[in-house]
Amino acid sequence: MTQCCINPSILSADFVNLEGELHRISNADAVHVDVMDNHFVPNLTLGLPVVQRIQAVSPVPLDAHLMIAEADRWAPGFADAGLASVTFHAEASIAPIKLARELRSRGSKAGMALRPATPVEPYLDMLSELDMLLIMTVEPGFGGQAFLDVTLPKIRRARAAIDGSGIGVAIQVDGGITEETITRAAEAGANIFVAGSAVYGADDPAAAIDRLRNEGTRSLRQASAE
Ligand SMILES: O=C(CO)[C@H](O)[C@H](O)COP(=O)(O)O
Repeated sequence: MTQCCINPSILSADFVNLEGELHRISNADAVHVDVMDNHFVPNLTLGLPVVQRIQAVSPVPLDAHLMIAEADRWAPGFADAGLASVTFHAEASIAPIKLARELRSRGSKAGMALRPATPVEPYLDMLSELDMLLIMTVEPGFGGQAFLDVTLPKIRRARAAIDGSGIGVAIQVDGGITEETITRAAEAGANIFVAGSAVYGADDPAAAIDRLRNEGTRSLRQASAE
């Protein structure tokens, strides 16, 4: 059975007190840092200097999700900063294989993200170049949106291709993950779950992470037994 990871998104955290917010999720597997440039998505968050400060004080590794244009130009700098994993969008990259290799050669895990409407099939041949495939389960740009069930068949097709080829690529889902939707995403084949509102909207974020992990693990166990 693949391991269930819960990566809270700091998009829903209190940006004025980020260090304190990071310590409220110290039982997470990684912290998901949403970098938005107001070009690739209609929202603006933070850039590399702030990400570096987050990395310096975070009790858990960083999982950067770059929702930025010109990924080939900007993503390598995030790997140079020593982040555990750097995910770029396929739609924002001219040469995704080259970029994934570059991220890995600079010491980061390489992730590639797909918008809800982007098919996975054109990228199946390059999955071995990745450590993680991020399938967006909402339109990227904002937290607090509802999970798009229409993305479930894509998750299933990606999982079938990965299992069929024997490569060890994780499938991350991001957007609308709750204790209810995590079950459907895990049964479809995802194993890394990004949750913003469900974690930071809870009175006790650490307890919310534990509940999501229990639910995700239970669903993954059930899926592998079927
Ligand atoms: O990438 C994102 C938006 O583009 C966020 O990570 C995502 O939406 C998480 O927030 P929530 O769990 O509230 O949906």
